[in-house]
Amino acid sequence: MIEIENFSKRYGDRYAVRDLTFGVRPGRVTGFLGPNGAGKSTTMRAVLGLDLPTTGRIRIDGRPYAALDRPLTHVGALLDAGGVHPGRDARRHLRAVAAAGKLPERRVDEVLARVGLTEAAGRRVGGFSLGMRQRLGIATALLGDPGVLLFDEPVNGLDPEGIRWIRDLMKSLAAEGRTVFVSSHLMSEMENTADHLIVIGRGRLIADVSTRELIARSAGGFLKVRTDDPGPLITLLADAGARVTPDGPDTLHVVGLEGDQVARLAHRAGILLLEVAHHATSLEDAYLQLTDAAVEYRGAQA
Ligand SMILES: Nc1ncnc2c1ncn2[C@@H]1O[C@H](COP(=O)(O)OP(=O)(O)OP(=O)(O)O)[C@@H](O)[C@H]1O
Repeated sequence: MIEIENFSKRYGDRYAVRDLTFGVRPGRVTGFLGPNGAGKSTTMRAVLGLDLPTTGRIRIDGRPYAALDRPLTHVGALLDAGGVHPGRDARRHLRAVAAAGKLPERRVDEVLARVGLTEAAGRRVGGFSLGMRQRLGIATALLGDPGVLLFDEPVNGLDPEGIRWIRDLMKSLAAEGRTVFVSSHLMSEMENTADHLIVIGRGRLIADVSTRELIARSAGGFLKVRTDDPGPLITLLADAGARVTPDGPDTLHVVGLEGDQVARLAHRAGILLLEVAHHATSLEDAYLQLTDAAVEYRGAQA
């Protein structure tokens, strides 16, 4: 469990984060979303004790990071996969971290197996691909078998197979009852991975909501209807109460009618339909509506 209470961080005379309060619960993947510069990394660094709050409190398992006994057994993090000595092999790197954190050495082979690096354990990290470095970073985060895990943009630059692997790993870590907190710019990725979302903008909380609810709450689903004779169909559907927007020479976007209603109306009028497809709102649409509104609100305030 991570608890963030009235957290603010000021650099010079600018606030990077302002009065942020939310909790990250165990047993689910919580996505951390926000535009560039919103304050995600600042918040994650403060959770890990790498930066002190200007005001407010942050606790992991009920305590500030600095008060945790053997912190690696409480929280693990993947912030930047670059910080490993390139001349070391993966096993030596993990042994050094285990020794520094007073963790049992048997964990090294356990985490290597979990991230699929057993075969590569004796190879120099300098020759690792980005995907392998990312796996090593995750192995390091898992060394202390912590209940809380933080991932900052874990899929950046990975190929589809690597992205799927990380997604499945995060879900299985949450299913084991851990707290999994992951920041990302990729809405499609979060739609598939996160059960819950914390959205921030300009250092402030915009939403603390389940992924499903955020998508359901936002407007934006529509029917894509194609026909070789759009003129009469537009009139027909508008008369039936729909909002119709042309999109190209033979395509309409229709809101306010179901697909079967459109098909029946067209059939009765003798209009041929070439396609009727439902487009659900994506998390990306929902997110853009949310962050747009926040920016407008602040503009109006200013
Ligand atoms: N050490 C620092 N000194 C001064 N300003 C900083 C420092 N670290 C962050 N900031 C500022 O704080 C704000 C929040 O930055 P932060 O990196 O936390 O955002 P982010 O949401 O992680 O962004 P991104 O998605 O681009 O990584 C930005 O305006 C940034 O310029």
